[in-house]
Amino acid sequence: MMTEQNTAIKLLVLPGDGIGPEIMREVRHVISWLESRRGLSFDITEDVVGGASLAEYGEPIRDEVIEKAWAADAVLFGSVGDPKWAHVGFEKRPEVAILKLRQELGLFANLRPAKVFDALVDASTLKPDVVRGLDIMIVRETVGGIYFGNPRGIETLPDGSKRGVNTEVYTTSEIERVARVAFDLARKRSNRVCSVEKCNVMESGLLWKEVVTDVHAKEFPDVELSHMLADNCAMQMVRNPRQFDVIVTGNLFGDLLSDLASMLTGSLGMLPSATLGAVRENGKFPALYEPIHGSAPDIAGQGIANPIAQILSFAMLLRYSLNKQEEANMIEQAVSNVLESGLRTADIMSEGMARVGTSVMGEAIVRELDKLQK
Ligand SMILES: NC(=O)C1=CN([C@@H]2O[C@H](COP(=O)(O)OP(=O)(O)OC[C@H]3O[C@@H](n4cnc5c(N)ncnc54)[C@H](O)[C@@H]3O)[C@@H](O)[C@H]2O)C=CC1
Ligand SMILES: CC(C)CC(=O)C(=O)O
Ligand SMILES: [Mg+2]
Repeated sequence: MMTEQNTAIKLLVLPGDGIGPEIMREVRHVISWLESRRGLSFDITEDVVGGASLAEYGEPIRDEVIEKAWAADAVLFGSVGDPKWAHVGFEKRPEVAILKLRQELGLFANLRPAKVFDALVDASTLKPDVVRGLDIMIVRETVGGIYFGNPRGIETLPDGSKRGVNTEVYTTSEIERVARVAFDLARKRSNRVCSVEKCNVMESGLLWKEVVTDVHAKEFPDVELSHMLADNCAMQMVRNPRQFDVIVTGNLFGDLLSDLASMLTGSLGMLPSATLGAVRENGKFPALYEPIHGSAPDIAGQGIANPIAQILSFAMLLRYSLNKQEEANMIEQAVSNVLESGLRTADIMSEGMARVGTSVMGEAIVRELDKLQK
């Protein structure tokens, strides 16, 4: 999607609950900086989702917000999952907000780059030599699989005990479209895709492997394709993560493997994501950008959350939805420079570094943008 230089970019900003509003505040400073120093113009609508929406409207997301998401050039999402709302019932929990946005907008491809900043090789749970320069792209399918399959629910059995049911379902077309995204991305990177499933025990995994193999043979024979069982992949990612370039996998495995991959980069608070839908006739596509982490209720309200995943998610928005490559590069460079300068939020803290809170980290990144602009 290309946006004309002089047209205001329509953004829907949904901070959510927990640490969402705290880290989103720092992105708003970055946006203000882009407006004042780079001449970009944003038309921003902010609305409530998750716990914040439950507090105001009694539901995790309103239809009106979905409509606003369709009307926007892109959506910037924080996080949802305030445990305060555990009593409202499964169908109304805060997480429904993000699940519904993904499903209603058809956001099927969630791109989760796990890139290790040089300054953070010591923050990784693996040895510096194993993670230095690491750059993996996990492509997670996000509107199918076990999070959405039917039948689902909890039923009471005749003896009074209960049965909880979820079903993993994937269709040929659902697998084909996400596979194409992964192969396309691989061509722009190191040209390797590893498809991850559990075809040894799941029919949905067997179909996944067959369809990916088919798409590869017919449309992307130039890309190197390998297959791996998900349990082995989790182990290989810790043993030798550099063997991977692009990983394509289903909803559940992608969720787990990307949280795992985040620790290779130093923290869950470092990983951004882009969730993209199908390109429409006008060339536009729906897109939502969010950190991969949740609302971190254990640290919410303390001003100590790492805002970098949220800021890097905004850089992905500039890159993918607006084609503002220069500004996206500047933001990534500013983050890198600030980390090189020794500033660390608590989650990436290591010996000899300066520990700072959310807002000081955000301010430092904006100051660094200023220096890069000069
Ligand atoms: N897209 C979303 O909105 C997501 C929502 N959730 C929801 O969030 C809630 C909390 O889930 P958890 O399992 O605790 O996962 P979480 O991702 O919120 O937190 C896991 C751990 O990582 C830390 N952490 C996460 N983000 C951080 C950041 N930016 N800076 C520093 N530390 C950070 C937290 O403090 C916590 O110790 C749940 O209700 C869950 O369903 C979980 C993942 C994604
Ligand atoms: C509500 C969950 C599916 C969110 C999550 O864990 C994720 O998308 O990573
Ligand atoms: Mg997750």
